[in-house]
Amino acid sequence: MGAVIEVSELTKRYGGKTAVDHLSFTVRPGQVTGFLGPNGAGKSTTLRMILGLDAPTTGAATVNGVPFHHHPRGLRHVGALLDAGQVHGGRSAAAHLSALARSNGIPRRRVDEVLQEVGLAEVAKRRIGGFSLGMKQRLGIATALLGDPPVLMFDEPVNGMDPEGVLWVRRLFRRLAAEGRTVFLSSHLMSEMENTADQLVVIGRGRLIAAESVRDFAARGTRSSVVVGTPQAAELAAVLTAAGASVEPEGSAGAEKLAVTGLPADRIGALAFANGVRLDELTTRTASLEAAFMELTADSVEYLAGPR
Ligand SMILES: Nc1ncnc2c1ncn2[C@@H]1O[C@H](COP(=O)(O)OP(=O)(O)OP(=O)(O)O)[C@@H](O)[C@H]1O
Repeated sequence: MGAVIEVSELTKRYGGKTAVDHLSFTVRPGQVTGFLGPNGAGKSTTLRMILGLDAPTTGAATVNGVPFHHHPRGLRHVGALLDAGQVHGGRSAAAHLSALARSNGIPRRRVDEVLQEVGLAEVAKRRIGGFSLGMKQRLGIATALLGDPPVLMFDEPVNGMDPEGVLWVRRLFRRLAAEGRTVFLSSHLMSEMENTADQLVVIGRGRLIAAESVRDFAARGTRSSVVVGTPQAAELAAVLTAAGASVEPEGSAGAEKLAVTGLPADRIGALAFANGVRLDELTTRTASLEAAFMELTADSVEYLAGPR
């Protein structure tokens, strides 16, 4: 039921600023694909171009081979949540969705179904202006689901949601993908994708950094290290350094440990044994997804905290 989103050499310049820079990737059905990048990386701009809300400077974006604005009755093809705050505050949730259903040729019963689905049925008659950000996000998700579309795109969907909301939305995305839809979610937080996405598209400063499975992405982190506990720390450090590893002391006085990079645990164990060094601990610490993300995007973070 899903459709492929294809972005090809997409570029967007605002004056002298290149927001999106020759970006190419594919988003496939039946999976949740996370769109990750630090703030200002160009995620929203890319989503807007896929939806035909911004024109690319060069390049193209298509949904099922066709530019989005060529799709009649848009909401039935692609459901999107871009900016939850952008709805008319004076209307009720039900009125807002009913108007959209009418203009997209969607049956009225879908309004009640989606309000139920996102947990807003009780407040359907209340003015949107009084909604919390989390409730507005739920309304945005209801809007995206209204046309029962094969393709769904969400820009930072969990912003402002409480932990229960975050869990709910994760389950929803997984279910939508399991139904065969194409689900594309943006976030600047790796932690949000870790439990939700199957595939990742990672960008920094408008350029592609990685497009691969979550598992492959995690394996890229070069910061895997081995933690070694030993009463002969200085001796072992010398042996490991001589064998080409980098060694950093860790732990507290009396319980010193070494964090070793550049040698696997079995080599460290063998070297310790051969040199008569007693080991109390030998633990491989694999780089987390977060670490891989920070490492790979470090050069492309636009706004760094503190002095540069
Ligand atoms: N209309 C615009 N005019 C000028 N510059 C813009 C415009 N829209 C976006 N930009 C710039 O393009 C870059 C990419 O912005 P974009 O909002 O797409 O990033 P993002 O990855 O979605 O970031 P965030 O996570 O902060 O929303 C930023 O440097 C931004 O300042």
